[in-house]
Amino acid sequence: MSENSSFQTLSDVNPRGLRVFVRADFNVPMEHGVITDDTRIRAALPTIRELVERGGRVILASHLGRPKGREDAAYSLAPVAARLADYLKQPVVFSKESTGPEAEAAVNALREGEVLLLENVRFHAGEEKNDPELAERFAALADLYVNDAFGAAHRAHASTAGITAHLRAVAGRLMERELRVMGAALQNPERPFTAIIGGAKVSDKIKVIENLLEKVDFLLIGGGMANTFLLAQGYAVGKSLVETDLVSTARALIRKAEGSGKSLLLPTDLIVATRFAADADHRVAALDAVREEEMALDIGPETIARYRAAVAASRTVIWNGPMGVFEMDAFSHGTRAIAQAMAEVAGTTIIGGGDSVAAIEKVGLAERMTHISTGGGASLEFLEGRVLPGVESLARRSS
Ligand SMILES: Nc1ncnc2c1ncn2[C@@H]1O[C@H](COP(=O)(O)OP(=O)(O)O)[C@@H](O)[C@H]1O
Ligand SMILES: O=C(OP(=O)(O)O)[C@H](O)COP(=O)(O)O
Repeated sequence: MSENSSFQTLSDVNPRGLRVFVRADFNVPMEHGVITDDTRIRAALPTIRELVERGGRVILASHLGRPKGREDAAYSLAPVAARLADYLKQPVVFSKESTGPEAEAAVNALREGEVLLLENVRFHAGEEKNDPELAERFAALADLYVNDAFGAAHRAHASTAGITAHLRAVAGRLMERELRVMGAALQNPERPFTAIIGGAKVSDKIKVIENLLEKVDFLLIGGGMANTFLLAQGYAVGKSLVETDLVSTARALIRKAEGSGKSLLLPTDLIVATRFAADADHRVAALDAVREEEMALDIGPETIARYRAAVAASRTVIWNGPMGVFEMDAFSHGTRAIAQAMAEVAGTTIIGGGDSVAAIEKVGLAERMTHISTGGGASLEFLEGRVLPGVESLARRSS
């Protein structure tokens, strides 16, 4: 097993009476101070509820946005405290400071089962620099550290990594689940194992493709990134989004797949339009029939049928990145079809964060997936096969 699977969890500790510093990822979208999607808050509730029930004195910490190391009211976590209190059905004290006397006083006032939320840790310039002195000040507030911030686990920051130099560090339930479900899929998948990779650019996901190609039985490529592969196969793709500097890389990946007996599936037809617009005229085009003035904005019906068949035959499926410009209805069919096919899989289905989560929610099939990651960048780095700094610094299980 890899390092990722040998960490300690809440099950390894007795939090009763302890001051427990819980690093969560409450980096939720907000408009004018109103939370527009609280998925990440809900995802952290199991850990918080468990610590409350087991008598911990719960100190919650998170970043919100990128306030550049300065206090900025627009990035205050105060609205998150209110939302947490609604869900937990108990008060959540909010401390306007995340270190120093005010934070210490708030922590000292906490009794067993009570909850405190600290202000945005990125109001300190030292947070993103993983400043040891700031890490020590966070650690001074607590007796135990719980990392439940999978979405920020790819960051080596003071509250996600540095703090573990001073406190025993275990994974929260969300972190544990993210690592267990995705780790099991990567290390010991039920086969056939299929990965579907889409989205805008090959450059963002080249390492993911390389790593997954070693592990999967089928790798399905869609979205804008497929165009670079089609170019590598010698097709003209008109005005489609392409990364010409990656054509040779794409060609090498196609060859690698051929040589290793893996099935790398690429589109065999496309939905093309002459404008990048929701109301653009569009048509189905074979690969050799894309005109100079056209751009590919979705996979075509034949491709959908082939991809659906591959997914239907699979026992483990990981998906990252839409198959087309799913935000526009006319170009959302490929993405919808993949979501539908995944919903019907009798096995493990994992959505690897980012836009694919928005896509799966848009089609109302989120409940039908085994796991939807709360991390975009973090899940990508995990799928690249990297050990995330926030995971690396967790206490090792001895057995
Ligand atoms: N054929 C295409 N041409 C241009 N953009 C595309 C195409 N297919 C998908 N996209 C866009 O890619 C974006 C998502 O890409 P990306 O950020 O890489 O995915 P994720 O967030 O899931 O990792 C979406 O906004 C989508 O509209
Ligand atoms: O929202 C996040 O990343 P994501 O959009 O890649 O999932 C995390 O909270 C990390 O935030 P950051 O990219 O500002 O470090």
